[in-house]
Amino acid sequence: MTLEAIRYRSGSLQILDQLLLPHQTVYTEIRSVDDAYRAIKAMKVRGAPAIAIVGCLSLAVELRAGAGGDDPVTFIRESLCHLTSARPTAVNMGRAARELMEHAENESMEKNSEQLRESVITWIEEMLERDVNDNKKIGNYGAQHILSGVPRDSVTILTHCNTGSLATAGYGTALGVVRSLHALGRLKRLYCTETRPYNQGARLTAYEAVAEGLPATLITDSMAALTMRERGITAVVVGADRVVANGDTANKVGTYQLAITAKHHGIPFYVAAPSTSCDLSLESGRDVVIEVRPPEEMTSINGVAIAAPGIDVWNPSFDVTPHQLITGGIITELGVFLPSELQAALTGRLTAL
Ligand SMILES: CSC[C@H]1O[C@H](OP(=O)(O)O)[C@H](O)[C@@H]1O
Repeated sequence: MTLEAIRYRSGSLQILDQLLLPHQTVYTEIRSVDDAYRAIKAMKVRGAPAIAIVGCLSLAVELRAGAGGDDPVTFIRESLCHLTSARPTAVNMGRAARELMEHAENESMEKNSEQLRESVITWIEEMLERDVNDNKKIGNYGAQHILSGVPRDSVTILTHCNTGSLATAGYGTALGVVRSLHALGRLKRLYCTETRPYNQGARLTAYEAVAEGLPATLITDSMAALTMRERGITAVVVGADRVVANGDTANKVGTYQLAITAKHHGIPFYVAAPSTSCDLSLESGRDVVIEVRPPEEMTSINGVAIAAPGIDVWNPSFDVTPHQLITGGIITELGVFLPSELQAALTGRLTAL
């Protein structure tokens, strides 16, 4: 069974409200671009690929209802600009916006408004299928690469945050690699961190693991070093929100310390991400804008205060792992690359940002 985070049929879009999981399964209707903006900002939908897909599908819903009238290109431009501003670190929405705008502008040369709307809707609808296909390739490449280091054994993987069906159109990236290992009968165990401060690991990865029957154990973020030392971790596999030209990777805060710890223990550290999460326009991770989230996300859980009132809070949502620590490789739908190979492997295959 695969969890369905995004329900779409022409003209109608619903998202599984990830803030209510795992205790409530509620699908929320997204009727407009602004609905999607607010859902993305509030993290009802999260995960770099899912953010881009929901953002663009919300535009498709409005276009299906005739939005933009005689000037759909202006409507599309303004909508994409709004959506891209919701969360700054993940690159997928920005990349989709750039590519979609280019498509819309080209189509506007020879099509009337109605035909243009139809063509843009088709482009957007294809994103869903593309993402699932890419994720399956990531899963397969990643599993084969990890298993090549341990020809006969089953493997134990440590992952961070949530990168599964809920964070993508389906299958997942890092969790997709785990899914593929499980399908091959080679997954001994998955360790997932609870992922402070927003607990996507405890709420979402654990939920997916239970739903899919993966052998999985939840740990707190602060147990990672001990787990690496005591539990025979074969590899650490995490997702990404933006991988830049030198391989530096922005991902959920806590990833950097996992990479340092993995290096100390001689455990290969992998990043799994579609090429749509790669940004060759930035040379190093120093240039990535890191989103800082509201203090309440750290000082309370489900509205219940857990910190001393009045304490100062710093709540960056992501950190950057330097490429030197990504020792296993970067797993994409095009293959597995060392950080030093990424730029050459993707040049010519990605549109400029
Ligand atoms: C396959 S999704 C990548 C990514 O999304 C997460 O961020 P967020 O939950 O804040 O949207 C996290 O960094 C994951 O690795």
